[in-house]
Amino acid sequence: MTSVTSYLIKNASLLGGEPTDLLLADGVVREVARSIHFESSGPVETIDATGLVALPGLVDLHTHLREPGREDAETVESGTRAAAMGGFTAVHAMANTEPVADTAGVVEQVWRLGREAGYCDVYPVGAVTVGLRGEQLAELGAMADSAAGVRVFSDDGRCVSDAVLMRRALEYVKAFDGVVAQHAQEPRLTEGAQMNEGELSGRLGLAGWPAVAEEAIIARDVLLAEHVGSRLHVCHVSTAGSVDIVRWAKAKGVDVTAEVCPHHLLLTDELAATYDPIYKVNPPLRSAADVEALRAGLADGTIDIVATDHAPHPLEDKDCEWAAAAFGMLGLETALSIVQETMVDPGLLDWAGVAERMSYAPARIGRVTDHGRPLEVGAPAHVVLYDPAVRRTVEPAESASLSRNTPYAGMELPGRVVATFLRGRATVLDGKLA
Ligand SMILES: NC(=O)N[C@@H](CC(=O)O)C(=O)O
Ligand SMILES: [Zn+2]
Ligand SMILES: [Zn+2]
Repeated sequence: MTSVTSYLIKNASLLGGEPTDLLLADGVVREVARSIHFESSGPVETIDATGLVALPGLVDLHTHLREPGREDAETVESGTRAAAMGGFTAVHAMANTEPVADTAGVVEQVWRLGREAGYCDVYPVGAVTVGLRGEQLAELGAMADSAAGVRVFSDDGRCVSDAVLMRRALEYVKAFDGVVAQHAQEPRLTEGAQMNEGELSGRLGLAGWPAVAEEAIIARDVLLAEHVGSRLHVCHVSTAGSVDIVRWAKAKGVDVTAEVCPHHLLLTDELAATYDPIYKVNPPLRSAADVEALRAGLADGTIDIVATDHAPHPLEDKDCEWAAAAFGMLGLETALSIVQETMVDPGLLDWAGVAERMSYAPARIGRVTDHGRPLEVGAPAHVVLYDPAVRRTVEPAESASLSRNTPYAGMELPGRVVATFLRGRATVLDGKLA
């Protein structure tokens, strides 16, 4: 889907650096220079990017697109529109759909829907176990060999809690350089759990979700990954103890990577006191000390990436009492703003660090070679132009998602995605879907 229009981007701050011109033509970055004078036979659109930061197209390793099965919450098309609005050019679509993405047929269907929609490249995640039931391994090899070329496998939404199955999955994916992305949640320790376990859960009368339920699985899995010499990825790390375990494992040489979600970098369990299920998420919002440890872990590289865990839910699944509500919150359209607010503005990360954690590293972990590349001549023209100087109030009705369950409604956040380019074609221009 190469565009006929070429884009000459003038005076962008490349990864937050000096003003630079970028020429996007024929789907690639054609030229990068202080000043480009371009004579073209075809149409060229010049974009004044003064004051805008240019980043490589963002890559999300953890998105729920809900298709097939829950098209009332999100479709591949609506979810990838939201992704483009957030500056993403590639997303990994989680397997907890209906039917579950546990066969070559389903992953190929999701992959094809992504191509047809054309807003963002969709890389389906394959389920680890049949039906996410945690009983027998799914056809991992067939999904890897399919047109979708699956490399990331996850039962996300559920934990692969059986140690023998987890070991087998880790061993199996080595054959095709895959990775198991674990949703770390010890099921017996979290039966009926509703929010972070602590003094507040007791006071609110909501069943507690102890940090150890996450940490025990991560500790077990890094040891399993070391034992079988395989690659492990840890989804949505939410506690200070989890950061410590990942840091320890990396120091030991274990091939482990980890992600943190924007909401865990900003929000705390105090919000549960509202009893508003908009704040109900898996894993739960944690304490301010956990938030601080997550930010530090992301800054020092212990946590490799930011992943959104964009989890759309229709109103009826959220507009009810806390205990009955679904777990999950939207994330694609606000991720970069939250990262600016929590990491860049406080000086914990510069824009090059953001490119590493939201583009290069997630592409590497997912073994995606067509995304997450530096904006150099010849690279695919996946680019975001972002204005860090503006502030905006989050208005759920403006979301490109079919769902409205954003925890940031009415909040003022920094920054705005001005333009997104996928293979040199604008998916977003002037802050609107192109
Ligand atoms: N994060 C959530 O709270 N919900 C996710 C599942 C998951 O990521 O575990 C969902 O599918 O809704
Ligand atoms: Zn999960
Ligand atoms: Zn998820």
